[in-house]
Amino acid sequence: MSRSPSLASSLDFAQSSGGSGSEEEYTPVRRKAPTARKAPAATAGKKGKKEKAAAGPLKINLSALRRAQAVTSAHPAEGPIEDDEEFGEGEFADGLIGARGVDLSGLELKADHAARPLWVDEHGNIILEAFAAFAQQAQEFLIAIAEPVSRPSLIHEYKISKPSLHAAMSVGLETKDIIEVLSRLSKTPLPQRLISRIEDWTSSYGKIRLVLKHNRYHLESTVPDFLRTLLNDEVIGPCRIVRAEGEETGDGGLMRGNVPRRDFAIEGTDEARRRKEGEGPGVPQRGRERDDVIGAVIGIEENDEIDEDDAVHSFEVSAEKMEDVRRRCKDIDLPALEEYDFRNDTQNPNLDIQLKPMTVIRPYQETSLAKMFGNGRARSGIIVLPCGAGKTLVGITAACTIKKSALVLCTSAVSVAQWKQQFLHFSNISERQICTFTQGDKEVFSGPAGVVISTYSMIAHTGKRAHDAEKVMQFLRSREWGFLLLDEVHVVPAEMFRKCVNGFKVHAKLGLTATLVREDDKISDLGYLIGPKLYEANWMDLAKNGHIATVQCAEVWCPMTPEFYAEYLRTKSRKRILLHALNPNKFQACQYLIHYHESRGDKIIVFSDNVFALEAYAKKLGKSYIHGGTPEGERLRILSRFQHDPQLNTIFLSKVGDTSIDLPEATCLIQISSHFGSRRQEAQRLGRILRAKRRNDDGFNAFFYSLVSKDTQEMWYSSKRQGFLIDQGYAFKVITELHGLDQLPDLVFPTKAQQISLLEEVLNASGEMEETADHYSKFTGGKHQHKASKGPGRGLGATADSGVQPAQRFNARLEELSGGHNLSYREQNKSVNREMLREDRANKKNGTSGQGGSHAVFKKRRVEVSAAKKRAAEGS
Ligand SMILES: Nc1ncnc2c1ncn2[C@@H]1O[C@H](COP(=O)(O)OP(=O)(O)OP(=O)(O)O)[C@@H](O)[C@H]1O
Repeated sequence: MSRSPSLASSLDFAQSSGGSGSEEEYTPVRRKAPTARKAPAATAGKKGKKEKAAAGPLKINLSALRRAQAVTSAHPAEGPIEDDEEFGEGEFADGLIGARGVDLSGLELKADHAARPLWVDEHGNIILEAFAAFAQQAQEFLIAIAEPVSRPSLIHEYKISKPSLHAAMSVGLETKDIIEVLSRLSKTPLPQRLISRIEDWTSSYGKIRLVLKHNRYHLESTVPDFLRTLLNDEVIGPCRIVRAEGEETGDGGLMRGNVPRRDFAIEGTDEARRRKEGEGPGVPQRGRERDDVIGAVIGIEENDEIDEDDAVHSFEVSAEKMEDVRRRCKDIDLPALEEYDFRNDTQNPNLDIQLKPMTVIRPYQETSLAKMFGNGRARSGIIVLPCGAGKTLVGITAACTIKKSALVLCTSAVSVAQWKQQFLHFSNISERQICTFTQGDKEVFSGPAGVVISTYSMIAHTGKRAHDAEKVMQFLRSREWGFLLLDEVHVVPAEMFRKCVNGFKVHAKLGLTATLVREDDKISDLGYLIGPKLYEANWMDLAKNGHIATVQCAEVWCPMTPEFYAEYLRTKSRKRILLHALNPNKFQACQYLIHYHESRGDKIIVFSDNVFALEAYAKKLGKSYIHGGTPEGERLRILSRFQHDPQLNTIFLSKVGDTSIDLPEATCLIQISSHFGSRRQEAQRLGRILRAKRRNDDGFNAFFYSLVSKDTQEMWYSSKRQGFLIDQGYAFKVITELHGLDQLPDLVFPTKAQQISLLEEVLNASGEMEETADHYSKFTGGKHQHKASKGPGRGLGATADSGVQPAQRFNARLEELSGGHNLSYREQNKSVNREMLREDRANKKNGTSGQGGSHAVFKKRRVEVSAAKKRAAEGS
């Protein structure tokens, strides 16, 4: 059957009324008469550049547009924003017509182009006019077939790639649907090259399935030629297992034929509730009507009819070689589909688990799950939802839908405890059916089926295990798991992740994340280790609907004081980090913002990666603080007071609070020092206020401030860090002046002498103080931290079995660490660490080390600073 006609008929552009009026406000092209003609070539908002651009190809560079949007929007509450301070007209226009832009030259415009929302080039770059007619439907379609690159308010950028097309196929789209819908939505005829690519990239998808039957993996296909190709392949061929006659088991009816229609309801939906109440199926699920236009194509109800005649051919492959098989299948363009027909699995015992009647999943949670269960089976893949949007409940609902034994892996013992608590809260699972496997708890469930929650590091541990831990591991390895749930898939070191995914016999895998960015280049590995991205929510849509808080983001530029800046320019070592973190002007800005927001009734979290700075700020401003070395009791006491005590409205947190901290009371974040340019960390920190309890109050806004010392490396890292959030549609305002700061009572460091005294402290700080939180707590609170980390509910973040490795020093360029080059994670490299240690020792021997302030340059600098301080004191 074909799904296209319904879509085709519903997208009648010729009769549509055209784009909204706002289209003219963003005018990426200069339009002439609405007849077919060459695509226009100018986009710039400024006169001269427009003309210049008209001569050449149209290349739209959205990052410049985003930055321009970010700096030109006003922020009346906190201070003036200097329009165009960084982006003069020239730069703005240059950015739009940039080298990396989308080349639309030479394309004919359709006569009714104004009514169509997309620009598509031959490389698969797509620009969506988010204000145009059909933009909403186009968005839903694009999210299924392409990668969202950037989604600010007016123009969105997507990119079609091989994995994105495979993901589209995995949710039931067909090649001709993709081409036809894309063509209908595009303002220009689709370039032939792109059509060929789409045909080429999708031609072999879904032809091969990887199926787990009776604890054995099989590659299956209805086309014998494909299986022959695999058998003859140099990598896959040797992975085949041939068993003696009679040894082969039947397949229990799994994975036969084509895809059946979905005749069940996802737990927690209205449909499921109606079925349970005996009203029976047939009532449209939420969103079905909404999908009328494009949903028929990307939706879940129109799957192929079952063709029982399709004979399935298969051969068994070694379970130990699964990763090689998966990777090779991907490399030779025969990606192996992994789907689990859980309802027909009679081999694995059912788990009696369902959502409690009071649990209602939200529309976007339902949509994401529909992508997973759309054809009645569980597709393996990744669901991307913003921080605080309720990924936990999505995972729990998936487990309740599959109703087989489930293994849940998360990053820390704290998360393990939270997952267990949420399972018990949202579902009817009993205590004896759910257990945790951490350093502190080594339980297994009783009964034939259950849920086990553990950490990646517990599972991936390769050293000798204690007897009881080994017993649990044997239990986990010996059985088939219906469902493997992988939390925070983007953070786990790749090798650890591999061990976890490959070490178990699993039918369906679901990865959950908020930020599909990693600091290594292993992001594409997730595609074959878990499966394609099934769904990615739009942060702004969720904020608009009140599911996450609306956040005002601002970067506050704090000029360095002359003394700090002079020192900063002289210093080449990591001491620079302390200098820009403890810049007295930043100190004062922080004090001002705390004062301002506390008086508004906000609850504030101040983040600092550098623990020396964290302690210095918190002590000076008289606030409570938590870092890796804070004892558990103290931590819980502070957090509880923050939640309930109106006298405690501000806490300082080191990076141990980036994740696994659920404080819905928090409404304001101030970041004073951060880990280079990590986009992921920035998003996770923002996530702490996205769940603000007051998010649905009338006119409520949460606030996110990044304090940046002006003209230092912080500015570069700050803009790097914002990349991910800007791509999600957040605009960062730049605040260069905080009105009334100088009238603040008890302003810290008001005199030059006090500022110089602070500078002296900074210069006297030992080398360890320059390190970020984990490093620092290793030196100062490390032992403490390990002691405090026994059992669930321990320290906030890096714990003995947290999966978040204790940080170590390693060698890399800062831009790589920062998330530049699209990286946001790098694995530890022991040999580099050793090399650095040797370097350190050699430096010490030669007297060239800056560590411990023993270097001659520092001694000299301190003498100078003392003299300056003396002069200032005499002067005052
Ligand atoms: N459908 C729902 N009904 C009621 N509460 C919900 C629902 N979905 C999520 N929540 C609540 O929203 C809060 C945030 O959910 P959760 O902790 O799962 O977010 P998350 O996406 O995992 O965030 P992070 O990535 O920051 O860990 C929790 O308190 C959770 O109970």
